[in-house]
Amino acid sequence: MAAQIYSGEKYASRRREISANLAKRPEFHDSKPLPFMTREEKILESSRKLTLISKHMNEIIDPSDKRELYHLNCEVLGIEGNPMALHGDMFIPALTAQASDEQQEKWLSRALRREIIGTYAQTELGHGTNLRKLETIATYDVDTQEFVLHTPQITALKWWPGNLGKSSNYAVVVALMIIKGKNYGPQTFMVPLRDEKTHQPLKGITIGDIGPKLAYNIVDNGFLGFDHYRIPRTNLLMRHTRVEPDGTFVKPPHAKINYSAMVHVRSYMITGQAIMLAYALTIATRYSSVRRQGQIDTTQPEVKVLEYQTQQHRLFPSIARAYAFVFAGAETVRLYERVLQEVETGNVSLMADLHALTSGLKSVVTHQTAQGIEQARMACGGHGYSQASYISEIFGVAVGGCTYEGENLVMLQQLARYLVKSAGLVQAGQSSKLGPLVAYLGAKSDSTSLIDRTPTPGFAEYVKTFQHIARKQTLKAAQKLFGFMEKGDTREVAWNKSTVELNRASRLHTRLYIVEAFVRRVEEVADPRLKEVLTDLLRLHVNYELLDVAAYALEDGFLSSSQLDYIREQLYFYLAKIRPNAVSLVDSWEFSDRELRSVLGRRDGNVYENLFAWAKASPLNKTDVLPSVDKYLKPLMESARASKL
Ligand SMILES: CC/C=C\C/C=C\C/C=C\C/C=C\C/C=C\C/C=C\CCC(=O)SCCNC(=O)CCNC(=O)[C@H](O)C(C)(C)COP(=O)(O)OP(=O)(O)OC[C@H]1O[C@@H](n2cnc3c(N)ncnc32)[C@H](O)[C@@H]1OP(=O)(O)O
Ligand SMILES: Cc1cc2nc3c(=O)[nH]c(=O)nc-3n(C[C@H](O)[C@H](O)[C@H](O)COP(=O)(O)OP(=O)(O)OC[C@H]3O[C@@H](n4cnc5c(N)ncnc54)[C@H](O)[C@@H]3O)c2cc1C
Repeated sequence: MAAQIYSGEKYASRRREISANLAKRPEFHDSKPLPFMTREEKILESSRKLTLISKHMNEIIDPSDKRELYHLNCEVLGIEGNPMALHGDMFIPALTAQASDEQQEKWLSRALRREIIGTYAQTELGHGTNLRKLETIATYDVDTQEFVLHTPQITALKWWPGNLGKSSNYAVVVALMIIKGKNYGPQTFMVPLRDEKTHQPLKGITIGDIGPKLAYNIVDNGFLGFDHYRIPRTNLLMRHTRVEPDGTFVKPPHAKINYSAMVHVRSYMITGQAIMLAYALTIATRYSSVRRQGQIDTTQPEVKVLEYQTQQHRLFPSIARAYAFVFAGAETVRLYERVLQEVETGNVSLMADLHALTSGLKSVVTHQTAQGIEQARMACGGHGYSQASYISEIFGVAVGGCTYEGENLVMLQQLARYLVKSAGLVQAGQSSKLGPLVAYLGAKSDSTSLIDRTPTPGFAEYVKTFQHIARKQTLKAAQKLFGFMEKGDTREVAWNKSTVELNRASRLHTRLYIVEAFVRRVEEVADPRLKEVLTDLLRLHVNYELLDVAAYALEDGFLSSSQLDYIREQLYFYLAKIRPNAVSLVDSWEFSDRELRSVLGRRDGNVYENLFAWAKASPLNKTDVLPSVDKYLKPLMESARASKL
């Protein structure tokens, strides 16, 4: 099963080898539980481990394999980030996709060798979503052939970029490019921020950390201001866009090619989110098979809480989602790599499809992941609320994905633009022009679903029902938009009046895609035992998801209430059928205890003694009487007692 999850036996077994190798190297392990460390201690500890990784990486992994490096990082550094997180996630991808060969020679090779540390500085105090209104300006000075970077007001301060505050000495900075008074929109520049020897900020640069956040606190998200700060013309990233010495602007082959670092993260983060969801479910499912409370049969001993149907309903549909997300994530990465290669040859035709797909997936997957993790925390009762479970940290890190790389409701609108165009083609009788991701929009619907109307309903009937729902909502929402425009609203105003419905269409389209990705993968499985278990999980998934969106199919009679009852019964049937495999389904992700960092999620199930040991190790328990008691509580009680006398 691990080979299914990790798209092949080769990487699944490499993960095992890497984990086994690390188990023998105590210097790579956390020196104490992360929840007991201050933010400063965590950053120091993470930097220590990062240095070890840099030194010994070649003995443990093939550093050219992104997935091996990712696994090494998960084991050693964990999810709370590290001082070079953005260096790998965005700085290197930005240089790879946007720097010319000459620029790559100069900077990318140094970045890969870790001679310099970089980040991606785009978001500002006043603007994150609306990139066209960023306020940092890069004005071209023809005389000196330099760009002058400037922060004209407080809202123009870069704000949020990861590792900008304290760790990075370079950044790919996004600024509005002005040449001879003309605004050429957001462009990307390579900018030195700190002296390479002293690490002191360079003259003209104001820089620092933005303070603690909900989670992800090992990362020093930062602020950055420029005071008429000069960089050479050749620091504009010039793989696709160019500015000649005389200020002539040479257009890229696609207007949004500079957004590639964002598309990179959106493509990879689907897998990252699936893994975080699986972390939380591993912890909650294992704990639920250790925790005994209450009875189902009063003549029998207390049961494991995993026997309760409510607990199964809380956890198993999310287990199915984690599988669905990891399968969809693998497809997304493949498409991303293909588009990256095609763009190199000047073919930008798939950029819009990739952008639409990743915008939708990023939004739906992060939202459902956060919901699933929160349910996993509640499934652990009181102990879920303790940081010993580590689920609160996983939640905090994962939920950040709803905001970064484009706020979810904004990114759903990006997919909606694509869907509306496609709906326009359908309306114009040009369905043959629809791309493969939206071809279903042009198909004719059956009048009713055949779920429960055939002897053994296959997945095709479910897929058709999801297609019907997504098609109906897309065409309806587009019609609403067109209707407002026909009545005289501008497109923008009409769009704003239709966005809730448009975003619903985007979600339904994306949920259909996720179901289809799951079906595609299960169809490929050859081993009959694996196929049976994955088919059960997929059946749980389609019934659960369909029930969740059934209102759309009930309102036009595509599904009847008796079919809905059938879907419910199927759901309960598969909850019970999956129960014996539940622990194996989470164990199949093969997370080591080191990687999970959870007392509740331990593989050996020895939860209670380890919770007690963990509590005893709390810094508060170093002394029996705290200074706060000596200084305040004792005098308070003493004066209360004295006044009674
Ligand atoms: C195999 C697995 C191995 C290992 C790895 C596994 C997992 C882990 C890996 C990865 C990392 C995971 C986590 C990372 C951790 C931490 C966080 C790190 C970083 C966070 C960083 C950031 O947040 S960076 C800042 C991000 N900011 C944003 O996302 C801003 C959002 N805003 C925008 O993107 C844009 O402003 C916009 C798209 C909303 C609007 O842009 P604009 O105004 O310019 O455009 P229009 O709306 O007018 O649209 C015009 C047309 O352009 C099309 N368009 C827009 N963008 C694109 C694009 N990128 N590509 C193609 N086309 C695009 C748009 O669709 C319009 O087209 P039309 O045809 O409709 O006109
Ligand atoms: C953990 C974390 C890490 C980050 N790392 C980086 C980084 O490394 N580099 C970097 O540059 N940035 C980074 N960011 C910033 C991040 O990318 C932005 O915060 C994000 O893109 C959202 O933009 P915003 O903050 O401007 O939200 P806003 O746009 O202000 O969103 C506020 C609300 O307005 C709504 N809204 C905004 N525009 C529209 C619209 N057109 N239609 C309808 N509703 C709208 C949103 O849906 C939301 O409800 C990070 C953020 C976080 C949380």
